[in-house]
Amino acid sequence: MTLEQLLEHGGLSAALAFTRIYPREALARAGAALVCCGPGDNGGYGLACAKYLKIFGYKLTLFYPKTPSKPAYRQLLNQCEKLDIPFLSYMPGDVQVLQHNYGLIIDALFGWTFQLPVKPDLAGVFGKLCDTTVPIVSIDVPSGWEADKPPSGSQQLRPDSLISLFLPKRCSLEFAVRRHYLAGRIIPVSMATKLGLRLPCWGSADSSSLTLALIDPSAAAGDSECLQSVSYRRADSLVDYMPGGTAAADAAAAA
Ligand SMILES: NC(=O)C1=CN([C@@H]2O[C@H](COP(=O)(O)OP(=O)(O)OC[C@H]3O[C@@H](n4cnc5c(N)ncnc54)[C@H](OP(=O)(O)O)[C@@H]3O)[C@@H](O)[C@H]2O)[C@@H](O)CC1
Repeated sequence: MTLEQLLEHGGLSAALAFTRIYPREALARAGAALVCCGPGDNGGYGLACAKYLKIFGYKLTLFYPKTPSKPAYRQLLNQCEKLDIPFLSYMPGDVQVLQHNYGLIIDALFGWTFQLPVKPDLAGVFGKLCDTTVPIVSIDVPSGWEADKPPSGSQQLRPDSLISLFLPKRCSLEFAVRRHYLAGRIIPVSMATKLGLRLPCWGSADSSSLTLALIDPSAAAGDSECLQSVSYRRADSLVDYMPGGTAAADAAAAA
């Protein structure tokens, strides 16, 4: 697959997973979503996810602090601009401002090739994501985490929910999230067999089973040795998703 194809499929899948975790109306009551996109592929998935969320009617703002380095990112950035998604030009210095303006943050800053320590150019942005109490949903890997191990830096980002792309990374066994979806159905069975990967049972060809699986946290708990022990349920069997998504929205829905 080309990078463009990967970004489109991963971004659309992530956006669909997001709609399961944070229904539009509930999030609208809590405030707009801020999508923070980094300089690599993880940021590219963030752009594609933002594009689809905008198409689905979500209220959101994009933060893309570095100049896009690949044509595929530039294309997505253009598309987001054409959809009139507003852009934030700098990360507010005061975390209270973030809390006041946004109901949720989508973290697409760093993906699995991230290595500690955070370089100075994005250290401030990363610090704000770690400090804020705005709920965060991370795409693929929580920023600041390395794919295979728990975080070791002094600042650690703790997402509310995680959307893994294509295959959950080992570090996802190291922390509990409220919802964990696997998005993106691209790994061929032949490759999975060769590499000894256990893929979810994606099921029949309806729209959700093409792209999503829910990872059952209770099945993953207690076994941190092997990714293959992570269990999946088909997304369409998950009908009990939270009414809200953010703590504020959940409380409002329960009242
Ligand atoms: N690779 C694959 O086969 C596939 C990967 N896929 C997906 O892509 C995701 C990974 O994408 P990725 O490889 O572009 O990595 P990612 O972290 O988004 O960006 C790297 C950039 O971040 C920066 N940066 C890094 N460390 C930093 C630090 N300490 N401090 C500050 N900045 C730092 C650095 O930018 P620079 O400083 O060079 O401008 C670097 O260039 C992964 O999660 C997976 O889902 C799928 O497409 C399937 C195939």
